[in-house]
Amino acid sequence: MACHLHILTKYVKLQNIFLHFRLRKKQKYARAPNESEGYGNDMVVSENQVLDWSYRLTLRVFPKEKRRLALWPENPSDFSETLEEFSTKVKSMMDYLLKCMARSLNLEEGSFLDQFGKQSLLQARVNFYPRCSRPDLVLGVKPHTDRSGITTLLQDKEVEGLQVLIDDKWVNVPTIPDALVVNLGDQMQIMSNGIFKSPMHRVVTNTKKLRMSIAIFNEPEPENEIGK
Ligand SMILES: O=C(O)CCC(=O)C(=O)O
Ligand SMILES: [Fe+2]
Repeated sequence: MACHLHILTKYVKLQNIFLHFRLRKKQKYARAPNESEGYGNDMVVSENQVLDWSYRLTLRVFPKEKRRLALWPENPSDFSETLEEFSTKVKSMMDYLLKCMARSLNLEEGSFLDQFGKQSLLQARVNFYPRCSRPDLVLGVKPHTDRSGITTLLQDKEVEGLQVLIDDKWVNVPTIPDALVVNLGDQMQIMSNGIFKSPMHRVVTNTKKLRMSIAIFNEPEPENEIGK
């Protein structure tokens, strides 16, 4: 594997970003109503929308020129450097996996990777799920599939919550310390002609402990035609 997993412990501190946040800071980095980047919760798109029980900090990391640095927290002071380093390592692991997946189908190694392109989008999302008094009524994230090509998740070390739909049943994804969960998104399903699936997943809430996770989404350059 291109990335030694034990180094991940270092990045768990990225999650502590929320502990450094004060209200004033949250406003400074707040997501504008019609934009996806910044700190906040769901974008409201309809009247009767049920909101997720979560706060997120969403930042585009690559292409580097597209970064909106005004939304990158200054505290902890090594936040930007750590996110950049983590994202770079995750991206190289993703590239390796994409090559392996192509080879597993007897395709040219670059068949998927080339469709992502050199300027593929890499977005980081730090998720924070507060405790919730009614987990029977409220979800941390509603059922969805990722629109990315490929996603990695650094889960909370202790608190479970992620579930994946297998044969119409929600199955818990266990927390494995120092491991990344790799998920495939819709664009990979399209590129592989449905051989690789983009699984339905959700996050449940709990009454006892807040949960944090860091998702890294990688998707092809927006102009690229995929699945040709
Ligand atoms: O927090 C998690 O474990 C999953 C989050 C997720 O599915 C997402 O951000 O798309
Ligand atoms: Fe997801």
